[in-house]
Amino acid sequence: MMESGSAKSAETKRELRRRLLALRDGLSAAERAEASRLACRHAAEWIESSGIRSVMAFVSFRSELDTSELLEFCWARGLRLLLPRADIGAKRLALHAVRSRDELAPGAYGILEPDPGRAAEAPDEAPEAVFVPGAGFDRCGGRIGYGGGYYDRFRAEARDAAGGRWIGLGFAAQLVPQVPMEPHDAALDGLITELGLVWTNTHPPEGGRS
Ligand SMILES: Nc1nc2c(c(=O)[nH]1)N(C=O)[C@@H](CNc1ccc(C(=O)N[C@@H](CCC(=O)O)C(=O)O)cc1)CN2
Ligand SMILES: Nc1ncnc2c1ncn2[C@@H]1O[C@H](COP(=O)(O)OP(=O)(O)OP(=O)(O)O)[C@@H](O)[C@H]1O
Repeated sequence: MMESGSAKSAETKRELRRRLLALRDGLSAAERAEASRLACRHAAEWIESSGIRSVMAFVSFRSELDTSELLEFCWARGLRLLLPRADIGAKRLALHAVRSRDELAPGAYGILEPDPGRAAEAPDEAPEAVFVPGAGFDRCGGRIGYGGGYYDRFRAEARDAAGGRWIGLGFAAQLVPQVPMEPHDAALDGLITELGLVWTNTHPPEGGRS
């Protein structure tokens, strides 16, 4: 399906997603493990230095950056850790406060998710930091995911504290010059890779979000 007659040489969002997922799958397990450790360390350092007490993160699947060390850091420091459960029918995320790995169980898409019998849902809670997965990112807050629109919908519900930061978490290899953004796509405030944290400047956190 052609998305636009004016950009026939431009890669469509779907092609970009496919290419970036293949690229991520092509990183070796050792490369991914090492980069994941480094990125989680950068994330932990930022959390510590900013005094943040409540964090929304994700449990990795497929070849995503492995967040295990970030989750362990949150639990070890007694931070409030919120993890999403995907409602496939509504394409929405529900947040649950998770206190240990024992409170996870295989859920939507085979992803480890909060077990609703053990981890209480936190329907009105606004995390101070939201770590976001993705297939690809750019330096201006652009992000492309699996195409479900889960995170865009979630952000449109404004489930973040005033000034809460939305930070992509991925490999440096997932950085592209520009992710094509549509009106519903929410820009990220920052991006953490194995190389460190970079803030994006197109959408300052106190400014308006589209
Ligand atoms: N770790 C993690 N958890 C997450 C996300 C994520 O990206 N990473 N999500 C972020 O949103 C949500 C899950 N989103 C997903 C959306 C689609 C598919 C999926 O398998 N899609 C099919 C293609 C379907 C189609 O053809 O349109 C596939 O890839 O085979 C998987 C997860 C919620 N939890
Ligand atoms: N706030 C919203 N309200 C309703 N529909 C939305 C909203 N945001 C996105 N969508 C729809 O979701 C679909 C997928 O969006 P998009 O391709 O941006 O997903 P993605 O960011 O790659 O996926 P994900 O967030 O699940 O990783 C689109 O069809 C879009 O119209």
